[in-house]
Amino acid sequence: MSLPQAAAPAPSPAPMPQGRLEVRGLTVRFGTMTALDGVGFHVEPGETFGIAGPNGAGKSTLLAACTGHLRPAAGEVLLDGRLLRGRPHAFCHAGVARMFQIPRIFASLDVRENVRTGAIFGRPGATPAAARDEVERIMDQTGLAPFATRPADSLPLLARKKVMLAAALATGPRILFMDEPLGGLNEAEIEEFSALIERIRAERGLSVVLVEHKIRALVRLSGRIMILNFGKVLRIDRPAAILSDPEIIRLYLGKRHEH
Ligand SMILES: Nc1ncnc2c1ncn2[C@@H]1O[C@H](COP(=O)(O)OP(=O)(O)OP(=O)(O)O)[C@@H](O)[C@H]1O
Repeated sequence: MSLPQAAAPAPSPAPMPQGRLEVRGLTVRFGTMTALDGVGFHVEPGETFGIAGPNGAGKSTLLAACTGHLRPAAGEVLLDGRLLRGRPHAFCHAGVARMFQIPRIFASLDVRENVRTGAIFGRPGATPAAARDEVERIMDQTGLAPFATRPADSLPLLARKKVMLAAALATGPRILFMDEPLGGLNEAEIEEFSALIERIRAERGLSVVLVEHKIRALVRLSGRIMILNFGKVLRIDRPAAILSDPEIIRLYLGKRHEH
């Protein structure tokens, strides 16, 4: 006679994916001009999602609307199923960070203090010891530790970009929006900063949304690329498919962007 089987333990719920972005029907108007027109896409946890398109297509406007710097006329942005709304600090506390095109650092502060501002701004509930440890971890991760006490504005452009990246990471994001992070860098610096972005994404399991005119780097870094045109989604696809579409190359990437 077989013994009654013990009831199988109830399966524990699958862990919630972290850093999944969902953008639905996003529309932004400046007066009578529609800069974004019903834009929708999603970003998988840990994915680098590239955005390209001609000048004026709406790329920066999209980043501003996804990070709370612009209020859309319609549409919504969700992170891990939670609706994002309010001002930029509310987006930041919900796990959204943005790295700007032009270095925005506190010139009067040294490198470590700049990174610490991110931790203070982004994690108001963290204990001082936890915030300090995280700042030091990020300084190591970004290679800034040797420059910790240098005034931030005394550093060359690449190092200032690293300070900005480190300050953004110190806010504790699940998704990082980057607006042309490679702008102004030479070939060797593009290599170095691209590799750093990729390493940090992998190490932290971070989702990244990357607007970039340097198409070679964008293709190398991105899992998928969205082409925006006149405020609308033209195509979302794997880089290889985007690159093999002669119409996209001719019309939307163009000579000006082939760096
Ligand atoms: N604050 C604003 N007021 C009025 N119009 C704006 C404003 N910001 C952007 N625009 C307009 O919205 C459109 C989209 O601009 P946006 O800067 O988002 O494009 P972009 O794709 O980022 O361009 P670029 O590649 O040149 O940075 C453009 O026509 C631009 O002139």
